Amino acid sequence: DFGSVSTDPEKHDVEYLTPISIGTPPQDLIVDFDTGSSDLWVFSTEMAASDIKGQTVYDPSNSSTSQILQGSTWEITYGDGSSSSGDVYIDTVTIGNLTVPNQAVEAAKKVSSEFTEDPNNDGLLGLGFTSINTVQPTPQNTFFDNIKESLDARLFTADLKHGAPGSYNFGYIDPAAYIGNISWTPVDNSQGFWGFTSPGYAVGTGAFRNHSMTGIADTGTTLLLLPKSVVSAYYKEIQGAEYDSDQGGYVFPCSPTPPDFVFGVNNGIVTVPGDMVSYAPVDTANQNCFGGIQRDTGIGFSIFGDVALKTSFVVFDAGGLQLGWAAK
Ligand SMILES: N#Cc1c(N)n[nH]c1N1CCCC1
Repeated sequence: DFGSVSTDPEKHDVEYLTPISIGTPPQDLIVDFDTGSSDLWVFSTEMAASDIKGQTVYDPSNSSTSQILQGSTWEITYGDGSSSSGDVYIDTVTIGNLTVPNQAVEAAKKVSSEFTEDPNNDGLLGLGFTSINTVQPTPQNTFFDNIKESLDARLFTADLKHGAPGSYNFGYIDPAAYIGNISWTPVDNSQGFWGFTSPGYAVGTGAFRNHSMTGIADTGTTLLLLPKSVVSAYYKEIQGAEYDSDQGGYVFPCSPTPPDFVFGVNNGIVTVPGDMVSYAPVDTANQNCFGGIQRDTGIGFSIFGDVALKTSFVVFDAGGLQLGWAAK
């Protein structure tokens, strides 16, 4: 078995939103597929009306196949401080043409303002490892963990694009989706993430610098967050770039286009084109841009978020416990 679903970027590629269906008859919601977390939670009819501003909500009482998971609750806080919590139903969930009949669907009772203020996002679908699922007393499987035995290959691929629809494929590697070879690197899932270590980096056409960067491949984080020393080495090459504490990161003149950023994956490389490093203008005159590469200070590891992922075709291989990166 295998499947595919389209994923669309919000403005500035801040997040990628993907359609799923829950229940009988199917309730269609649009959620954020997040390889950096492992809960499938959705806005629901159990929330206060004041916390819902435009989102589509899951109504378990309108699904003939929903069953409450008695006594179970969940609560999650993300690295950016956003959070949500609620109770749990078992119901049928379909992504593309793939269906899990007994998927744990975490219905929100509360969400923080970041989620309320994001009208197009109806929830999250975690694609991290089940070990960090927050359901108590018994953690629940992710959609991928529930479906992976029935897939032709125990993997999914992320093909995120800059300002254009991309796709998540389950169970197969589409040879038409990438060019050249896939660079494979082993995954450390001991913290529940798709963790790996990049051997180093280069700035523009400069020499490759050996510098281990241990981090996670995280579709739920917008930017590429790297060690302070690597980030300052990169911005040193941009005339007028500076760390702006008001903006909370490096800012630089939107033109000329900044240099490419290259990072290693095993014996291959991934190139973030300079025009993808300019994340978004910080002023109405569009003179200065906020950088897509920023420090990973305080996190404890680097985060290869959408700025890194959208340059590549990325294979999340649970069978081989490895990540594959290819150009496209
Ligand atoms: N912060 C953060 C974060 C992350 N590292 N992965 N996914 C995240 N979020 C998903 C929804 C809000 C934040």
